[in-house]
Amino acid sequence: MGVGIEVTNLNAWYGTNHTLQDINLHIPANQATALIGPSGCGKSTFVRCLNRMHETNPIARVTGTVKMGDIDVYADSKPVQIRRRVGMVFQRPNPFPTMSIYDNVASGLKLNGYRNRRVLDETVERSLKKSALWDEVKDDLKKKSGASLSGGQQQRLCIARALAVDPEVLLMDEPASALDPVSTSKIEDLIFELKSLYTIVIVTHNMQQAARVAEKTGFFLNGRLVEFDSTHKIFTNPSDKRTEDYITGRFG
Ligand SMILES: Nc1ncnc2c1ncn2[C@@H]1O[C@H](COP(=O)(O)OP(=O)(O)OP(=O)(O)O)[C@@H](O)[C@H]1O
Repeated sequence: MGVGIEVTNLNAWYGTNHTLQDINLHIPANQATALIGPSGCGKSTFVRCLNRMHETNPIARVTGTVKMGDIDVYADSKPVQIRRRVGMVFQRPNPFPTMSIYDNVASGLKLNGYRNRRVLDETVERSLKKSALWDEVKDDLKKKSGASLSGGQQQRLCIARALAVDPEVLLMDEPASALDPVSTSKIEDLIFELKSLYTIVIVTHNMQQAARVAEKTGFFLNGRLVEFDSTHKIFTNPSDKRTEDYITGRFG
């Protein structure tokens, strides 16, 4: 099951660039939350702060609190423990190119020491079913490499790989922006299915996509969260003039 995420006074820097400023929001469990805003406003940095990836950059710094369920992400746990609870999917599908489809999905479990063949088989099948890829690859699991799949299939493979370690949160940073419309619609259908099981945060430039998949939407501008509300409110009756200007295409 998913968990809620409580972000309090989050600030982030790259060197002297104060990239995120005083971000406060509550991301509800088992819903999809979309983050929108013009290029460079800090959306990717924000999601990278949720799973402690931001700090992997030597010039990066973070202050503030992120609570994921009962866990204080920065105080209570190591980055590697957090990344097990939080799956991440990036803009460009990044399967391990030389590994088979099966090994791509099983990689996280194997890294965590799982060796039992039956457990691995079951997890690979379950994860590929959840990511709506099973029917397309079930006969080639060990014969084909991850890199031999189409872009849309590779992205669903990456989603299966993220789900295999049983996370509570799924972060998706523009997961469909490199895909064709048919693959994009499959990813959107998938987000719809998956949110009953996971808390999903999706960065997107595509406002129709945000409106289609997300219950809540946050609008970022210049490192600040300008507005956070139900997606319906953001797109029909935003409280802030800057949100209205952005969603009506007057800037950005
Ligand atoms: N690795 C990095 N090193 C230094 N500065 C960075 C780095 N990554 C991002 N930044 C800076 O941080 C700010 C926010 O970038 P970020 O990628 O979070 O924005 P974004 O809203 O996700 O943009 P986009 O929609 O174009 O992906 C920008 O000013 C960017 O130049």
